[in-house]
Amino acid sequence: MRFDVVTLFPDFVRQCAAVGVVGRAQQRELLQVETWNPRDYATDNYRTVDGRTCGGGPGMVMLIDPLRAALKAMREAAAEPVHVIYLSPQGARLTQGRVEALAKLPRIGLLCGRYEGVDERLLAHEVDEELSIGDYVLSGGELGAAVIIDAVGRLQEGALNDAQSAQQDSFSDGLLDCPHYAKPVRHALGDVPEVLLSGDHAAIRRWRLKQALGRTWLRRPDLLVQRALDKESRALLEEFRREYAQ
Ligand SMILES: CC(C)(C)c1cccc(C(=O)NCC2(NC(=O)c3cccc4nocc34)CCCC2)c1
Repeated sequence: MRFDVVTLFPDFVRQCAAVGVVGRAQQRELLQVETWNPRDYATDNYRTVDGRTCGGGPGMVMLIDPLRAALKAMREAAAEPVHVIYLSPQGARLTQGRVEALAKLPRIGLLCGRYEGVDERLLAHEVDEELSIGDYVLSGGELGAAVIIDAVGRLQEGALNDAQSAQQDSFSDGLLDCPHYAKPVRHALGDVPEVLLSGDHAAIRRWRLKQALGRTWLRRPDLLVQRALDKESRALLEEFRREYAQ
């Protein structure tokens, strides 16, 4: 997988991709993150990348030509076709399902807006998809790009070790996570639940599933709606709800 990020802040994006699972995947050449700064493609003496918004009013808009030149250089830098995503509040909300689909592509271009955004004509001609990481005001699209690089990058074959893959599987079965504990077993803040110390792996699996189901029901019932529950899960959730109601 190759990510090409068009951004006015390349260092920020590179730093995000340099640490942890994604950083290691880059070192092992399981994925590549390249950055393209529109300012390097601005042709005037002041390296202008923004312009006053037409129609008046506050704020600036990213100009077409520096972005277009950066995108052209990006497309020419590698053979595979690029799926270009504009990170935007107007985009479809990013989901794990979309992440898993994106992880199958050979190349992804990530266009990051700044100021008030990007000239609409550039978006109409150069962008395949708009995605949003959430409903809040941000200063730029770079955090969205970093989210996609992390979520998609960690799914690349070989990026995760067996333990991490197992964890990823449990995370992405669509439920919230069960509670986690480490040593010490006894602590002023409370004790680790006995079942986790029992060595009874079937009981531990059931307890974790029940906790994940119960917490999802309590905190994110919307996630439960999307997920068909098998017989065991329905029974465990019922048990949780009975205990919770008492
Ligand atoms: C969502 C809502 C609060 C209603 C709203 C309405 C109008 C504008 C903005 C806003 O934040 N505009 C500023 C910019 N925002 C983002 O790029 C951005 C924001 C959010 C999620 C994202 N996912 O990717 C990129 C994202 C756009 C140009 C520079 C940054 C936010």
